[in-house]
Amino acid sequence: MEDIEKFLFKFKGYYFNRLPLDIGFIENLDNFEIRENDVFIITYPKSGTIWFQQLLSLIYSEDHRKGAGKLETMDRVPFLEYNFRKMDFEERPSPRLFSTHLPYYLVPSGLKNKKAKVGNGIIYVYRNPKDVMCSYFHFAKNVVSQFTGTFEEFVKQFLEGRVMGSLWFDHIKGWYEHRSLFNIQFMTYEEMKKDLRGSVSKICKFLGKGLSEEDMDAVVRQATFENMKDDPLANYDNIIAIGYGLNVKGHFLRKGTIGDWKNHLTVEQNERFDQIFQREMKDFPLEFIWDVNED
Ligand SMILES: Nc1ncnc2c1ncn2[C@@H]1O[C@H](COP(=O)(O)OS(=O)(=O)O)[C@@H](OP(=O)(O)O)[C@H]1O
Repeated sequence: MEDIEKFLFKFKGYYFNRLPLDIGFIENLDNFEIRENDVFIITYPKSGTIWFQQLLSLIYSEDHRKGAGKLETMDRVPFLEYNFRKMDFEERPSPRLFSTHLPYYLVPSGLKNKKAKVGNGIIYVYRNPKDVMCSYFHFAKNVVSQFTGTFEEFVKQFLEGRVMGSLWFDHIKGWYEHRSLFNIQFMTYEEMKKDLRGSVSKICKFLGKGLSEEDMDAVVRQATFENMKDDPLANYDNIIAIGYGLNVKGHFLRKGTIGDWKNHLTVEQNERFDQIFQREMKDFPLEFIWDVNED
């Protein structure tokens, strides 16, 4: 088995992916200067990051809504910690849009104690962790080729947190338990899937962005799975090739569904997962949607 850990870089107890990483920048993250109107999407990997990147960009950019300004997602809403384009973030005009997988304790300290104001904030997007794990397995194996083992081997690594992003349970609990330090809105992948338009309204309300019905239509239309998959500026195929320099077998936008875990986990794996989930998430108040038919 290819050891996924050889692709990881551990810093302050958290696993980064080593490949597109500027370690000097990571060591200085705490001091990264935050502006009043910066907007961040925060996710554990495979929870819908690219989807929210596309949505935020469409909400903020009229050019993007109109199909002009041919920029890739990574240029519109760059990752803070994986600066694929070597952008000078200080040169970016406000409002700056960022995405990140960082745990709560590694984000720049300027994000903390930021007063809630119209136009700034963090959206934390989470997804049921069984689907996260399955999406992650395909990504690690077929997209970035950093894993060659079996699904069972991946389940173990995921449940031990030996993957980029570290332990899923720690990530979501850390952010939730420290939410009072941030101006933060929690949203789920599944609510987006079930009601994309309603979710866009929720994002706009949180960020104080008013969109006309026509603009809303343009956002929703360009953020569907099918549209993003076919759009080379939105589907990440190019970014993966640049960032990882690999022959990509699979696609970043793979299935985009709720409940794909049912096609992957054996009864025993599912029971094991449930036991750990119940132990780790006891008393955790946010709800998860595991099945497409669930409300
Ligand atoms: N528009 C839209 N609709 C539904 N689902 C979508 C959409 N865009 C991305 N996706 C799905 O999100 C999964 C990738 O997650 P991330 O973007 O968080 O990955 S990463 O952390 O940035 O590597 C990955 O999930 P899976 O298909 O289950 O593998 C993508 O297909």
